[in-house]
Amino acid sequence: MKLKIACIQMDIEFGNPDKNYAEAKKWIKKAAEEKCDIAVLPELWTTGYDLARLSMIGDKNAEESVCFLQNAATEFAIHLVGGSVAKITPEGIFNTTLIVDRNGQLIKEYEKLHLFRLMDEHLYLQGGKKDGLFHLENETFGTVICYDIRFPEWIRRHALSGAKAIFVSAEWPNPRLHHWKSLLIARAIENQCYIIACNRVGSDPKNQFFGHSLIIDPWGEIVAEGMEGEELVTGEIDLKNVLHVRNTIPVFEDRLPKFY
Ligand SMILES: NC(=O)CCC(=O)C(=O)O
Repeated sequence: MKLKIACIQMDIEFGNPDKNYAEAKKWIKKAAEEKCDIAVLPELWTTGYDLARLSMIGDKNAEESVCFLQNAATEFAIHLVGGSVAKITPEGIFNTTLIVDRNGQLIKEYEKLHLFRLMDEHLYLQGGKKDGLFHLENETFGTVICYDIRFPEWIRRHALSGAKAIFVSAEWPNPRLHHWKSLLIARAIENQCYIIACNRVGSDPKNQFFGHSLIIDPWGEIVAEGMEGEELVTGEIDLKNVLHVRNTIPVFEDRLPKFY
C-alpha cells in the first residue's frame, strides 16, 4: 500500500486556539490539494505550551478539536493524524492525539505516556495509560508524542503489535536537533518501520523550534525532511518496504526476549 503523507510543519501561536485552528485548516487544504492521503499535525497545535493557562484555553473533552478535525477531514477528503491537543477531563488534562479518517470517524485517541519534565508537563498534565495503535486503510499504524521517542521499548511495543508506520507529533526545541534526528532514525532502523515525525517551527516565550519534520523509511533512509520554516513536508511511503526490510535482516525473528 502506497500512501502520500504530509507533515504540517506549522508555527503555533502561543495560547491562541482560534488563530491556530484557522492556520491548520489552510495547511490541511493545501495537503489535500497536493493529493496527500494523510496529513499530520504537530503536538499541542491549538494552544502551544501555554501550560499555565490550559484550564482556560484547553479543550473540554476535546470536543472542539474533534469537531474541527472531522469537518476538515470530510471537507478535504483526507485522513488526519490530528497532532495533539490539551484535552480537559474530570481526571485532569491530557496531551491527546486525535486520529480522524477521511469519512470523519474519530478512530483513535492517544494520550502522551511520558511527560517531559524539562518543559514542565508533569506540573500541568496527566500521563496516558494506553498504546497508540490504530487501523487505517486495512493497515496497522502507531502514534506517539514527542518525548515518547526517547523510550525505545514503547516504540518497539507498537512495532511488535504490527505497526508498519509510526507517527510522531512533536514540539521539539533547540538545541536538540541531533537527538531528534538520531532518535527517529534509530527507531526506524531498529523497528524496521516507517517513522513519520511532524515538528513545529517558530518560538514561544521559552523555546525555539527547528522544524526538520522527517519521513524515514524502514531502512533508516530519509524520504523527506523539512527546513526550519513553515512548510508542508511531503513524501510517499510504500508499506511493502517494511516486509522487504524485515525479510532482508530478520530482526523480529532473531529477537531473544528471554535474555532481555
Ligand atoms: N515536547 C516534548 O516532549 C519535547 C521533548 C524533547 O524536547 C526532548 O528532548 O526529549
